[in-house]
Amino acid sequence: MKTTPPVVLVPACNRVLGQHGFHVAGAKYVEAVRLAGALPLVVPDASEAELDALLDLADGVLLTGSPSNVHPSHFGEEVRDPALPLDPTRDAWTLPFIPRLLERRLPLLAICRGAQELNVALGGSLHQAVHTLPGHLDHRGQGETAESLYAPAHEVHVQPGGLLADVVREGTFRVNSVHGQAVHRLAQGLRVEALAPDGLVEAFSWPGAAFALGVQWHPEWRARDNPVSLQLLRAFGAACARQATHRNQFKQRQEE
Ligand SMILES: N[C@@H](CCC(=O)NCCCC(=O)O)C(=O)O
Repeated sequence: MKTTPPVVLVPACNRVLGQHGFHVAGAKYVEAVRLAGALPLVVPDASEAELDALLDLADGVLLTGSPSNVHPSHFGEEVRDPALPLDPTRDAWTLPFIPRLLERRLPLLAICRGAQELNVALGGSLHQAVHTLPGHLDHRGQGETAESLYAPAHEVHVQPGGLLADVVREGTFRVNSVHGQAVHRLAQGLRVEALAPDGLVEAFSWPGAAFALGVQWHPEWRARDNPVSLQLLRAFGAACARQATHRNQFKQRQEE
């Protein structure tokens, strides 16, 4: 029997190149989905009426990082630094999409901006400039080249008993760090999974699904060379594969 890999939706970012708008997704995120054993499907944007049709196709969702910030109006604040990029097109559909995908208990891996988006979609708020907060590290990447920006920057301490502890089986490991914003108020219903040495929330889960995890670092960067990233991606891929089995069984029953 022919087996098809699970389908993972990857919501795109939006850019203007020359005189035209483009939907773009970072290649490293698309590759990470493949590394997880799934078929990546980049979604440009979606209207409210299209959300359920997209969810019917999906066995999982990966929310990518991005240079853009979630618009702070979504957590009741004004833009603090107008020089920083925003992506209202992405916000407009991913924020309503997230509760819908969680309702279906679809596997979700949310990375950096994606994790921030997950928190805001469920009613949480963000620090707009972590590096200005007393007692906090500067979590923005250092250096000019990608190698230095995505180099390991600090440790994270995994909270015992949760999804991350179950997947990585290491209490402490080092992560890269390429963000100016971060979780301020964690949305109700989310569980802290890891903390930075300055107390910043580095990972959190939504316990209603088998695998719904937000991480503030970038496991997709050089994932093949990083045992923790591989463990994370494989666990996400396995959850998507289980979801695909359920989806196919459901489809078969409907066709009988
Ligand atoms: N802009 C937000 C989110 C940070 C983030 O996702 N960084 C990734 C940058 C590009 C990439 O690697 O995809 C913030 O500053 O907190």
